[in-house]
Amino acid sequence: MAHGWGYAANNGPDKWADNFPIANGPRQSPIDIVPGEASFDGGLKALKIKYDPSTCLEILNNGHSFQVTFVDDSDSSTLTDGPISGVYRLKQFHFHWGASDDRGSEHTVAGTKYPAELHLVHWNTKYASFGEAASQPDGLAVVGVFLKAGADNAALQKVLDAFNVIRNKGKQSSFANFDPATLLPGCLDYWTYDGSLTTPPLLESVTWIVCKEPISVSSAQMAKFRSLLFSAEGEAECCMVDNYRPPQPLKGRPVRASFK
Ligand SMILES: CCOC(=O)CCc1ccc(S(N)(=O)=O)cc1
Ligand SMILES: [Zn+2]
Repeated sequence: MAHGWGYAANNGPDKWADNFPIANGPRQSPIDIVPGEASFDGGLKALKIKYDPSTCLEILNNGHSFQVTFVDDSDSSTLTDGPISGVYRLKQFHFHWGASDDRGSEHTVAGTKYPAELHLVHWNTKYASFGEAASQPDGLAVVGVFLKAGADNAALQKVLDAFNVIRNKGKQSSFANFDPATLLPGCLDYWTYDGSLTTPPLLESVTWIVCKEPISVSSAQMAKFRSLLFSAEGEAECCMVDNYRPPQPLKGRPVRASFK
């Protein structure tokens, strides 16, 4: 039986093209961001982020990462301005991380890898749903935030404190009144480029907005990330680590900076 995609040697990023040929497409993500090759664009607006904590719904282990999902049936939690047009609704956020602090982020900055990367996933309300938007070239906007080893992050700790009930694949729990804006860096300078989902189905529908400034994460908090499992209850335990796709070819795409 065909095994599902994952991050192991037999089903990891190097194998995804077998079932998802778009893996070799023209606008794949992540990429290595080279600041000296990014073009400052004075026309780029500041990000406008408006999140309502009451839209926070649940936290779940989906077997690839964990994600916090939001009620997205109104414009309560939105991303506007920045490099996008129109209103994009927050659907979920999740992370990617490494087995050790020397790797884990998906985007890299002049080759530098961070221990983890946060993705805040939004969909364009010109389409009827996330699913429809995900198949459109302007359908999604993902804000990426790097996590840098350092001080304990109190906002992040509120998320990590929910991990004990979602240790295994398929576990979920209610998770209410969390404000994802507390996970954002103080400065919202960003790089932006046209890309894709970084996991299957790898759809080329994402406007990537990668923040220049990282947020902090302590070593104890990174250990908590690594306490999750890819495996379901009753299966051989497999630690959820190194759930990141490496940088993909830029293929001539421009990377713009909102800052000088
Ligand atoms: C149409 C169904 O598609 C999905 O469910 C995609 C979910 C999905 C959302 C975001 C990302 S990421 N790492 O690029 O931010 C990957 C996959
Ligand atoms: Zn992601």
